[in-house]
Amino acid sequence: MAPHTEQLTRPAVRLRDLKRSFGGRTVLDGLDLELPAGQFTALLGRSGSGKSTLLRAIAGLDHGVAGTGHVAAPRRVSVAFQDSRLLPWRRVLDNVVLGLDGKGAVERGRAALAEVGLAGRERAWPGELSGGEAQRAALARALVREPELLLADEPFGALDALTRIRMHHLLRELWERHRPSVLLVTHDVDEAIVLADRVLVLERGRIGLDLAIDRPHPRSYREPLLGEYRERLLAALGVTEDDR
Ligand SMILES: Nc1ncnc2c1ncn2[C@@H]1O[C@H](COP(=O)(O)OP(=O)(O)OP(=O)(O)O)[C@@H](O)[C@H]1O
Repeated sequence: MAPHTEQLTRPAVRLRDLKRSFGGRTVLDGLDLELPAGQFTALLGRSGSGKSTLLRAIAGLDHGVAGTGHVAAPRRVSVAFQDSRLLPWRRVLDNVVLGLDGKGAVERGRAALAEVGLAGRERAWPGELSGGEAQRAALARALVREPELLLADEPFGALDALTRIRMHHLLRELWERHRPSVLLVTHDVDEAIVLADRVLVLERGRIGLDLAIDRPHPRSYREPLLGEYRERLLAALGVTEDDR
């Protein structure tokens, strides 16, 4: 059975018995998952555990190869990656509105750029942006499509620590304003705990741990109560005291 993407009008993800192998190596092994509408979820997992594979399956980018299972995802999905994937030969605003139809697209693009703090940079070339600014532009490009679901694959992975913290605030703020479902893939346990209301750990092709982070926002890295979540997640990732 080929993976089946069902177009829903309501923003929720439902995965049933998702399986994906590459050359005989099973990466997703009968994975079940539901993401309620408007929830901010982070996905952790060891390197090679299949996080990006899962994201691609949800995004509907994984049609080409054999697999089984069932994917139900919303109609409007935006994806953000570690690199901004801006087209270098188009100005920032053109990148943001690329492929958008209709009157008002440019105005919406400008508004999205203002929302991410890039007002005035509309006519800049991507090569003139810093890494953080490029990721802001990528967020604007994702937002302007009014996604019901935002899939983000380590969007801050290449940024320095300070810029990353600023981007955390921005992403959470944007989420609070627009309330898409978010699935954020990250290697960073602290990033997951500070940003998300639910953290999943992918393990042996399935969701090995599903942890609700029941703490108010904004959260700080230094909040002692987050330590308990950190310990549980690090244990699920197989990180021992000796590794730290
Ligand atoms: N197109 C592909 N062809 C062959 N193997 C693939 C392909 N895509 C992914 N894989 C393999 O599937 C496994 C999971 O890869 P994936 O990129 O999903 O892991 P990940 O958890 O996102 O890893 P990382 O945290 O290192 O980015 C890896 O062993 C990878 O080599």
